[in-house]
Amino acid sequence: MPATVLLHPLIDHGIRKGADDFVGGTLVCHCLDKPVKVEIKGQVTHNHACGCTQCWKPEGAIVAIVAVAPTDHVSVVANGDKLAVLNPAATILRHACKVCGVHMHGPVEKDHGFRGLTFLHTELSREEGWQAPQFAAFVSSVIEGGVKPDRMGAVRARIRELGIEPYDCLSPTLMDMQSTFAAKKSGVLVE
Ligand SMILES: N[C@@H](CCC(=O)N[C@@H](CS)C(=O)NCC(=O)O)C(=O)O
Ligand SMILES: [Zn+2]
Ligand SMILES: [Zn+2]
Repeated sequence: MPATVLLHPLIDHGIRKGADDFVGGTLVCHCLDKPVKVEIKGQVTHNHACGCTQCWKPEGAIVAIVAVAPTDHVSVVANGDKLAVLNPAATILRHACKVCGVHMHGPVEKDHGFRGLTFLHTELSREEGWQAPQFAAFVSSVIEGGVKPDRMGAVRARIRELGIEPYDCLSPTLMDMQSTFAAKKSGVLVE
């Protein structure tokens, strides 16, 4: 019998619903000494599982859980001197703790459909009520992270069993956002 597919500890036992009246919380890195803290005002949106190799995931997980919030709702409130941008050329400027490696916030600052949004991992907070993951993105990319190609049927089946849809890029809504931005920029789409 094939082994059970474990995706990420936050969803492996089922996806928990978020709370409609959720007011936000504080993300804390894994350092015991002087942890980096990032405060998020209000709820996140587009929370999802991401199979890409760039997003931070806990040890053993094959997908990350990542959401977005407006960048002006996100503030580093403690030990920000421990943060460094992993790849300044990337769309998502992933600020990671230099000591424990956890990615604390990833603003999009360049001219892009996601400009003004920050990517973040709600599992770093103790507060409960964050939006539940809504879909799985970049699922095929788990192969680049070490999953054998012949496991992909089982990986996608498990994602569907959890009640979310697997996509090999982003969700239709997020892909439409990017293409709308590009079409306006090129002049194809006039408002
Ligand atoms: N197949 C690549 C995909 C990387 C990728 O495109 N990641 C997506 C989802 S997070 C993205 O939007 N990346 C933009 C960025 O990393 O700045 C990998 O797994 O490394
Ligand atoms: Zn840390
Ligand atoms: Zn990703």
